[in-house]
Amino acid sequence: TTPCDRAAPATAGLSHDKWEIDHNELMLNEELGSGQFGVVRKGKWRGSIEVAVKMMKEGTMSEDDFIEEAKVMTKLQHTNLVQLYGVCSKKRPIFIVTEYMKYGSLLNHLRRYETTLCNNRGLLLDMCIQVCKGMAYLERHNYIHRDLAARNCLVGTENIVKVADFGLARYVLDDQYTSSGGSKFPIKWAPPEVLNYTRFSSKSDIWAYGVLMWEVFSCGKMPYGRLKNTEVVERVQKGLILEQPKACYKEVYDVMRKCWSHLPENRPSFRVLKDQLLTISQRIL
Ligand SMILES: CNC(=O)Nc1cc(-c2cccc(-n3cnc4cc(C(C)(C)C)ccc4c3=O)c2C)cn(C)c1=O
Repeated sequence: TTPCDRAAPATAGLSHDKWEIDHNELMLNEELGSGQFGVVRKGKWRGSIEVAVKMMKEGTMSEDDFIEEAKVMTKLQHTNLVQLYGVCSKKRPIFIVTEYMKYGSLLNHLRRYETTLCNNRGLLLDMCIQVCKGMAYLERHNYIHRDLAARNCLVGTENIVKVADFGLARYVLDDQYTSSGGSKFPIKWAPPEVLNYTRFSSKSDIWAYGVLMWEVFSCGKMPYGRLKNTEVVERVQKGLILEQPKACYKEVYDVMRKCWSHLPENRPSFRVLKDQLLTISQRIL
């Protein structure tokens, strides 16, 4: 682990741009897992700030494009977004440094605490509302996630839920992930216009959000069970939608169905959705 107790020289912050993090200010600790870009490790920044560090595996990301975009991403700040602190881009592999979330992915959290969570519908609705708030912020900034799902949200202390890795899908080089025919393309979270024309928008994020709500109220079940991607594409094209999860309020399922309107323009915005969900939660909690 690189030492970080040495205070960074005073000029460090001045010489780099503010989204550039000096790797001497980072101490890397245990591995948290690996994702689309390779290994992610827990770490400490400037001696005290807990961080997660993605260590970009060679050839997994279009790095120069991402480094350019990082300047924009560091400006996206909201309590329900996993904060990008910056990048170490002066040498390879590049590091992406973000806020650390203690309890890992929302999907694993739902599966691990299924019994307690599945009987606490108020908490499930609160988790959905938190994701909706983060997504409404991105929508306001005309920022599209492109891979919203429970696996791409993270859980912190006091049941805080935050949206992670927004916008990163654009920099993935693996065409098994980027092309809609690829084995890693998130078919089960994609609306018709993405399946047919890969036309992403905040309204395609809304469709994915509906599936995320289904995941939350199903406590981490796989949408469409063991159906193959080709079978799901056929169903979605025919207008067949996911069934109501048993732990789900009727009014909440009605919201999900609106997110799955065939035409993007018939789907609500995150701003509207947030108010609807808050009204429902005030009525039932
Ligand atoms: C116990 N606590 C923790 O584990 N906390 C944390 C775990 C991870 C973590 C660990 C391993 C892999 C991934 N991961 C997963 N999916 C990804 C998907 C993509 C796209 C482009 C396909 C969307 C990109 C990167 C990743 C990625 O890095 C993450 C987010 C990140 N953060 C901030 C934590 O606080």
